[in-house]
This record gives sequence, structure tokens and C-alpha cells, in this order.
Amino acid sequence: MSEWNGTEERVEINGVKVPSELERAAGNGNEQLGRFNRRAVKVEEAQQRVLAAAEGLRCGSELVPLHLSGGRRLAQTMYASSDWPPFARSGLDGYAVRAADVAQASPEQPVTLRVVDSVAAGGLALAAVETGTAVRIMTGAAVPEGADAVVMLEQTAEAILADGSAAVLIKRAGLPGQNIAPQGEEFRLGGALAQPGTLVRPGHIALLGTFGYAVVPVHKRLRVAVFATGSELLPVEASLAPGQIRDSNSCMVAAMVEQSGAVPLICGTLPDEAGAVAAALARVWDEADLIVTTGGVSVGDFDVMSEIFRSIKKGSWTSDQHDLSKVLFDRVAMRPGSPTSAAVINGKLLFALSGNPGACFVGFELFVRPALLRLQGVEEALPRTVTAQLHTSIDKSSPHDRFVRTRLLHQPDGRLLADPLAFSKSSMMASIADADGLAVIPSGSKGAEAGEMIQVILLP
Ligand SMILES: Nc1nc2c(c(=O)[nH]1)N[C@H]1C(S)=C(S)[C@@H](COP(=O)(O)OP(=O)(O)OC[C@H]3O[C@@H](n4cnc5c(N)ncnc54)[C@H](O)[C@@H]3O)O[C@H]1N2
Ligand code: MOO
Ligand SMILES: [Mg+2]
Repeated sequence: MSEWNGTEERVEINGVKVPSELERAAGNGNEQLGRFNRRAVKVEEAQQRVLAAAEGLRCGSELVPLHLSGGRRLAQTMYASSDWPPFARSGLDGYAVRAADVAQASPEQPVTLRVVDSVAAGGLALAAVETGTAVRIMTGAAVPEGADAVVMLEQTAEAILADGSAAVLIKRAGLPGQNIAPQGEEFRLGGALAQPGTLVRPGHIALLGTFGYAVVPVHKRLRVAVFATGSELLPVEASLAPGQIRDSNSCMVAAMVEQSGAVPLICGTLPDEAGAVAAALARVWDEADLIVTTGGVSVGDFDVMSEIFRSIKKGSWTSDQHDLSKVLFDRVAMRPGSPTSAAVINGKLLFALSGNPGACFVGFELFVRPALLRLQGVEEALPRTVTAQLHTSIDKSSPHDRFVRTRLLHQPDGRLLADPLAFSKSSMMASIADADGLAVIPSGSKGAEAGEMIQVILLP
């Protein structure tokens, strides 16, 4: 792969020629045409295109030690390797008896049983329980042969028989099966414990440990390269300079990548030059499974990702070996984030999110997170929604579906209120931090009235 040296006509990514001189520089009328020739697709359609593309690109799996498997996604269905419990076991400390022996027991007329053995958890009784006998038993111990009930210690009293042997007085009537967890009560050998794509949580770890899985097959952590395009961008640690701002998108996106179970590779900021962007993508190509850029997707003279996408559309990124490069969409009927774009380039997904932080955030939630989840085998990869009552009207009509950053408030009467936040323009950030969800306001001639029931996408 050659690197962009700033003078060459083209750079290569995995043998793919990438034009560096773009239509703008050529200054011809076709460029203007290309710039505006972007058909908006509906959000649902754009999501389906992303999921379908991700389906074909599933990431590989690896084995990790059980104690490190939390937060990862299972790569296989996991099965019970035995019945659970593996033997009938006592649920409490007491005496294992035959229920028929103690059916009539009461405090006034306790039943006396000879104690023939005592069994602790982990041990096995040497003597079976026969009519007229009992075995002292501890919580978790295997129920001895012959016993079909356990009487709790508090309902008994110790006694000595005439011949000096140990006995127990049972003071409460018992029923067959009481205080015993039968073998296989919870799981049968071969039963499914969890499906591929399941997020491993502490409860799954307990199950997997129970069934002897010292190592767990999980999806590999996807590596996601994050680039911020924009010549106005300064690193976070820099002092502000006139006309410039700090790059807040890179770290926000990196945090969202981590939230999605992947590893962000923060690749820094790129100037608004197609050659530099293409060269940067080429440099990170082998290291990254998926690429996210922010900025430069609109129709401005320096919107470099739009140029890159135009060149992908023209087929300039498809090589002889790979016929896989295609634009999934370069405009979505939504606000914020209408210029959000996505492509598959030689088998890898590239998302070009808007530079406006609010639009960048929404674009990630709607498209990048679902892609990362689907790549990790998650069936239900699209954002989860809840129904809530809109607290204040959102009145403007819009040809686009809107995703309004919203607080979610649980009312004492059980209602869930969606309270749209102020400062929620695409360019604004305060409402990203405060949002619990994104209120979905469908396109149409009117917005949504206070009191209406709406869908709200839950933010992680
Ligand atoms: N004539 C038109 N202009 C615009 C349109 C349009 O349809 N016609 N669309 C608007 C919409 S909607 C959006 S959204 C933005 C999209 O802008 P870009 O994705 O091209 O982003 P930039 O132009 O690079 O930046 C926009 C804005 O965000 C700031 N920014 C960029 N990167 C970062 C970063 N890493 N951290 C923080 N802030 C960042 C940048 O300085 C700009 O202020 O276009 C509209 N224009
Ligand atoms: O599509 Mo943009 O995010 O509204 O400003
Ligand atoms: Mg722009």
C-alpha cells in the first residue's frame, strides 16, 4: 500500500486506487451536480442497509478466561454440561427423613426417628434412610438414598433412645419433596444457557462457572478507527485560537465505541484535504475493523468526506480483487444528521458522521452502534425504544424524522414523561450530556403535541 505524499495523483488502499484530485479542484459543472445529487433514504431503510452489510462482515471469535468474559458478547450458544442441580440436594440444615414417617408429626405428638448418619455439603451419607430413621443433613448436601423430605432443624429436638443411640423428635408434619431441590430442577443436560450475541453479565458468569466453562468463546473486540476531519480542529489539550475549536467528537465517539463493546483507536484530526484523509484511512486500514469519521459530510467547499463518498460512488475505490466498495447511503431523512453517510469499502464499514456534535451523537446511536452490535452477533441490534408521554409540544413541521434529546421522568402515577431538552440544536452539546433518550418525532406537517404518546430511543 502506498502512502499519500501530497503530490501523487492517487493513493492506494489495499491495491485500490483512490483519487486525490477531486471534482471541486476540477471546477467543472459535474461537481456541483454530484454535490447535490444525494437522495435521502428513510432512517429505517438506512439502518437495514447497515445491518445487512454488517451481517456479511461478522467479526471472529476468541476464548477468554471466564473471569474476564464480563461485558463481552458470546460467540456461540452455551449449553448445560450436566443436570442442575446435579444431584437432589437439601435446601436447609435439618434432617433427611421419609415423609410418610412424619406425616402425622405435631408439637404435641412429635415423631421419634433414630439418627443413623450425618452428612455435610460435599459429603455423601454412608447409611440410607429407612422407615423409622433419619440422617442429619446440612444445606447443600446430597439427600441420602431413601429420604424424600428434609425437616428444618428448628422443627426438631435432639433426643437419646433407651439403647443410648442418637434420635431426633420431629415436631411438624412433612410432605414428600419438602426442602429438597431435585436433580435437574433448574437445567437439564444439554439445555441452552445463552444464545450467541448475549452480553455476558455476572449472572451468565455464574452459570458458565457452574457448568465448567473456564474459558468462554466470545466475539473478538472490534477495533474502530476514529478520525475527526476539520482544519479548524485543535487537540483537546490545546489553547483556543481565533476561529478554531477543540475536537470533542473524537473522544465522544471513542466513548460510544467503548460502550458498544469495541476498542476505539483514536486517530486524531485530519485536515480538509481528500488526499490526506485517504492516506490516513490507508494507514489505519489493516489495524481497524471499522472506521468512523466525523465532519465534512455536507455540501461545503471543504467537506472532504462528501468528496470521498462521491469518489466511492464513482467506483474509484473498487479494485479488481474486491468488488465490495459501495455507498450504503449518503443522506438520511432525519434531523439532526441528515448528511450522515455510510459505505462498505473492501469489506469494511466506513461511517462518515456529521461534524456537528449533536448530529454526530445521533448518527452513532442510529447506525454505528447497531452495526457494532450486529458484527458481534446481536440479533436485536437496533436501538431499544419505550413509549412515553410528551411533556411539551414540539411544534415545527418537518420533512424529516426528528430525534430530539430528551429527559425521561418517571411520574409517581406510573407515567413515563419525555421532557425535550433545551439547547438541542445539532451544533449544541449540553443536551447530549443530559439526555436519557431521543424522542422520535416522525416527519409530517405537524410536530407532536404535549400529552401525545411517542416513542423514545433509550440511550445506554
Ligand atoms: N448549504 C448547506 N449547509 C449545510 C447543510 C445543508 O444541507 N446545506 N447541512 C447542515 C447540516 S444539517 C449539518 S448536520 C452540517 C453537517 O456538517 P458537516 O458534517 O459537514 O461538518 P463540518 O462542516 O465539518 O462541521 C460542522 C460543525 O461542527 C463542528 N465540528 C466539526 N468537527 C468537530 C469535532 N471533531 N469536534 C467538535 N466540533 C466539530 C464544526 O466546527 C462546525 O461548526 O452541515 C450543515 N450545513
Ligand atoms: O442534519 Mo443537521 O444535523 O440538522 O444540523
Ligand atoms: Mg461541513
